Amino acid sequence: MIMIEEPKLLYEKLVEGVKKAGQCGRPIIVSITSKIKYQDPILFFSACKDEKGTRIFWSDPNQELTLVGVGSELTFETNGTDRFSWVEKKWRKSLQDAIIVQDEPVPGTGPTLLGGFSFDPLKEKTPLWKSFPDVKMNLPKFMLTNHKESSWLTENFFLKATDDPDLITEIAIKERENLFKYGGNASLLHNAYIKEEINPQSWTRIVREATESIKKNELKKVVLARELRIFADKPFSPEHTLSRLHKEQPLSYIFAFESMEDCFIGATPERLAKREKGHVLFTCLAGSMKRGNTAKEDEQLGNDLMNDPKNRQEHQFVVDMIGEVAKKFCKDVCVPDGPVLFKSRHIQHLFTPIAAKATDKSLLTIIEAMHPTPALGGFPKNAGIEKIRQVEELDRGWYASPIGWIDYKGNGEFAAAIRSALLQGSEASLFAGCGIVADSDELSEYEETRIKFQPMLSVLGEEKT
Ligand SMILES: C=C(O[C@@H]1C=C(C(=O)O)C=C[C@H]1O)C(=O)O
Ligand SMILES: [Mg+2]
Repeated sequence: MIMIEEPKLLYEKLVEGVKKAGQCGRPIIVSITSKIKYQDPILFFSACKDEKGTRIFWSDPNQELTLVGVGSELTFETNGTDRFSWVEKKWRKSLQDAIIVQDEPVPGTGPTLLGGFSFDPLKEKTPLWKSFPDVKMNLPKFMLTNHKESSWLTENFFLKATDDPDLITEIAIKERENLFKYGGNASLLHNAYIKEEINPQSWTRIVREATESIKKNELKKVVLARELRIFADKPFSPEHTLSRLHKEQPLSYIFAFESMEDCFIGATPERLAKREKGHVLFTCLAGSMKRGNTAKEDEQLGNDLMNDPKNRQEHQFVVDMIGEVAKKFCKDVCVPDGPVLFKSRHIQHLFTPIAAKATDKSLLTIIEAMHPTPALGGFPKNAGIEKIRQVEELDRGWYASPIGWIDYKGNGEFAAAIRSALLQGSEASLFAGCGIVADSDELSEYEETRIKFQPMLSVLGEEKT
């Protein structure tokens, strides 16, 4: 057993919460955070099998911060275009009069929402993403926060005036006991799958047509994606996939969002924005090249990428747009003169970090203004979204969209959900896209998407031949 706060304190706070809910005439959040012995986050995720369908996993590069949410005490979900401000208003309102107990104000502890958004609320929806609305942000029942080597457990209650503190205390104590019952390792069995590329020929044709529109100056850049569907011999395991991603993609954000029967999972290198204690960090990531087989070849390919005008142009649209958002919503914005290389196991990218100081503008306001950046949508923004809506033959759902978390103090981080897969039992859809500019060649872009599928294909199992 791990030490969590005294049942007496829990009971007192629940009594206080129920009373306050009565006074305010609406439900009240009570949130209690305790420091606990270090817990392995993937084991914790696996142990909470009973909460399958509500589990959320998030870790940042190098696993400085990991959040695992289980159960849902309060969920904000809706369809429609004003979802960012909608969720922000709901969250602020729910936090009014909240009773929050914590000793250390560590970012990502206390009441925290985890979740994400769809790419384009106006694109026609298909059954593929039926479990993922245009926004779904969840206040988990329990949340494990790991910050470097330390762990905290946050317990959330959304209390009504009619709730019974005795009963809720009793249930909470029982639930806690079950939380850390680790039953062996996640399944280590590999899946074998066959893969089906969805409309590859029409994708290359659409890319070629897009370059023609760009040459006619209808727009300057558009990111076009395609889908792979894979069929396996047994159901995919989110916990197994997470532990493989953790080993193979340590420099990426590793995420899993379960919703009903499905799980959207991946390892993205692309931060959108992070807000922590008055600082805001942005990442511009666009422009891609395969990795070399030897150190020398890899260095040569990296140099080629750094000096390639087409990739530099793809990248610059992103730096210009994110730089503008940063200047509009933050202060003391610092944009480096040029990009550096970001290398992961299968691919290398051009990378420009932007740092700024926060103003009173919230993280969600910033994310709304950014989405979609020219790394995921296009440039100009609206022309890019329109083009994708018209020509892309897939339902992006949450692919290439903001996913992440915000705590009650306004700290938080969102990344772009690329290098990802939607697991549906023993089937999965994978997505990959490329920034198309005037000089794009459709076969090279096709090859680029092939490489971008590798991080997920390699952790989901082996291809049956
Ligand atoms: C859209 C994706 O990746 C984006 C497109 C890139 C490019 O075209 O060079 C590079 C990184 C990402 O911003 C994807 O991986 O699906
Ligand atoms: Mg590219």
